Amino acid sequence: MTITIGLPSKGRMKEDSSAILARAGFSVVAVGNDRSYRGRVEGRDDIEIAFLSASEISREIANGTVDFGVTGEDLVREELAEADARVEFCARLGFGHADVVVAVPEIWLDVDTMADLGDVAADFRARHGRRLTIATKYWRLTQQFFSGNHGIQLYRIVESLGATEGAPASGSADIIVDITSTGSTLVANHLKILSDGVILKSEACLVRARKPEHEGNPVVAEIIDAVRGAL
Ligand SMILES: Nc1ncnc2c1ncn2[C@@H]1O[C@H](COP(=O)(O)OP(=O)(O)OP(=O)(O)O)[C@@H](O)[C@H]1O
Ligand SMILES: O=P(O)(O)OC[C@H]1O[C@H](OP(=O)(O)OP(=O)(O)O)[C@H](O)[C@@H]1O
Repeated sequence: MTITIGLPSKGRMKEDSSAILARAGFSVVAVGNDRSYRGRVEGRDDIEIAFLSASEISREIANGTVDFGVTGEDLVREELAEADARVEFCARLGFGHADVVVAVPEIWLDVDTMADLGDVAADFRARHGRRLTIATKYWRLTQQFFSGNHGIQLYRIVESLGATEGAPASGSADIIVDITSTGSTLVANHLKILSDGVILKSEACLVRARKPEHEGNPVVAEIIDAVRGAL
């Protein structure tokens, strides 16, 4: 059985992902030309590389078309319900750090916690004639956090595919759920993170799709051990 590893072919995780595999002793080379989406590991016929974007990798791990992938924990947990049952987070790789957070306008002086936000959401329709709206591309994480963890049910998610932090100022949503790393985009948009509003502290991970055929497969164990040993 050939083991397939999904590696970011572009974007912010590309260089670090290839570097960690190289340190683990797997030297990745493209098959064909530089623009090829397939690769291989020098000297290994039992490992294939699929070059994909970080978000595609989380999708392919979810549907089992790759065995392993290097991608952000946020993308995997957003893609998959019950992520821990379906995948194994084998190693946290120390790059691609980003926090998924709940942020509200700085001028909401009385709102500092999720409990405060729950009060706002409960009153929102009476005050404004509509539900509190949240701009995000993290639908699943937002619903789990608001409804599951905090019992907040009265809100509406509006999908945002870019410039999420601009939504409150433009009027397309009241608050946001998005990732932040330095925090400067939030500051520039006059938003503040709630004190208990960190949904997930994400970073790049080596992730394995849990498949029965991995049991006892020495190559699977070798990849996990080698990457852990390279950290
Ligand atoms: N400042 C940041 N902004 C966005 N993502 C970041 C940031 N820092 C780390 N990340 C992480 O990088 C990953 C997203 O990487 P990237 O944007 O390259 O992938 P992608 O979403 O697949 O790309 P694309 O949007 O081009 O398809 C996520 O796991 C995210 O948490
Ligand atoms: O906390 P900060 O360091 O300001 O980073 C956070 C911002 O960076 C990302 O956007 P980016 O402009 O990288 O584009 P993307 O959404 O297409 O990844 C992300 O969506 C946030 O908007």
